[in-house]
Amino acid sequence: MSVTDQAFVTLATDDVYCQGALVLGQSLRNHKTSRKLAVLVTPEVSSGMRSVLSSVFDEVIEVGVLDSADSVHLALMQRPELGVTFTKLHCWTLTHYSKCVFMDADTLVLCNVDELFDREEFSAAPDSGWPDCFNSGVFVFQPSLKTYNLLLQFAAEHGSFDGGDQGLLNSFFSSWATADIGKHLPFLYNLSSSSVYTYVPAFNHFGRDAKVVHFLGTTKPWNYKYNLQTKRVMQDGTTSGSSHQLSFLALWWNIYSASILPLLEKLQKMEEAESEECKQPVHKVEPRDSNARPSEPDRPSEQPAFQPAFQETSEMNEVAHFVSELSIHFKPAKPTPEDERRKWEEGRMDYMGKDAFEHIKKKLDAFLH
Ligand SMILES: O=c1ccn([C@@H]2O[C@H](COP(=O)(O)OP(=O)(O)O[C@H]3O[C@H](CO)[C@@H](O)[C@H](O)[C@H]3O)[C@@H](O)[C@H]2O)c(=O)[nH]1
Ligand SMILES: [Mn+2]
Repeated sequence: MSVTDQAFVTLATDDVYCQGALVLGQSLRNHKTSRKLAVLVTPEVSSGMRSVLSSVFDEVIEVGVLDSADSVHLALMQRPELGVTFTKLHCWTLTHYSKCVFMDADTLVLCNVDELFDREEFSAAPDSGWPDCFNSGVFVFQPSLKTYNLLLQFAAEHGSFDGGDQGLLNSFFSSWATADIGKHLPFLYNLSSSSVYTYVPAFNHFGRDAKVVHFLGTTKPWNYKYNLQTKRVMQDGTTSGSSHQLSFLALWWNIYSASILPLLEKLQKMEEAESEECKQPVHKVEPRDSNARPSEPDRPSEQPAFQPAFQETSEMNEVAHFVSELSIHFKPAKPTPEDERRKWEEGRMDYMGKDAFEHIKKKLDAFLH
């Protein structure tokens, strides 16, 4: 049975987070969801990546960037990059759906979770850091322009106590902690991979029933390296993790290498063929220097574009010369002419920068009058 007026929704504001969105979408497909899959993207997401997204998601929807620009509160979390998570609020505008489940791009489903649609707005699981707050990485909501506008108004008036969407949503849906236990999703629907080692006995006892893993925190699965032969995530000196955490990471990479990489390679071949015609530089997949020291995980840059790069191990297999180590590199790419054209045609405000709240308020006023 397919339910076409309900959807899982995620968000990616750049080509880096798209890698996570793709794995999440694929995990939902693998577990045969009967709901639609929608991804919100912002103008920065390249046209190549949009086409890859559209082979996994039913809908790729462009939205403008909403940024809290609240460096003071974000500094308390040591996550200056998360102001842009206000963009999540756009999910309430998807009124062609009657109900949705939002999932962060750094989550992964381990089984079919369609039963989440039995819940009402606003349902979410406790945050492992402050359990009287919900974590905003997985939540059930009902799209509504009225709610959307109220959220923008609330943001303009009160801001967010953590500078991100989670602080804002917790203040807005403030009765969550006490009003209705039916709106508390079990922690198993948003298992933060880091709490696995902070309460090991609980994980040993309940962990087998985990339904959604959330790679919350600064280091995301795409920042690791993966060994295709052993099917394990490679640890460098800076990486520590329990074996459970490592197996969740390996699962993410399994899906990435089996289902997402072929799509990216297809795109790359097409781009290369096109550039042969137009003689333009493109992203390349290249074997990396096998003697080079593994570097720090690359941080996304201003205009990131994906570059899956194969890295060969130093000990070559004598029988077959094959690629065994995989890591994702992001390097600044020149936007394609298509990207340029799109930005030009849109010619619209991106709600970024220090006047973010002013922009939000303007938008709100436009709606109200
Ligand atoms: O540059 C960015 C940053 C975030 N996102 C999206 O926003 C989500 C939230 O960001 P994430 O890096 O996953 O944050 P967390 O490490 O999970 O941190 C917490 O704090 C965030 C800010 O309040 C909340 O959005 C999260 O749900 C909460 O788990 C991501 O998954 C993406 O879908 C982007 O698309 N681009
Ligand atoms: Mn997250």
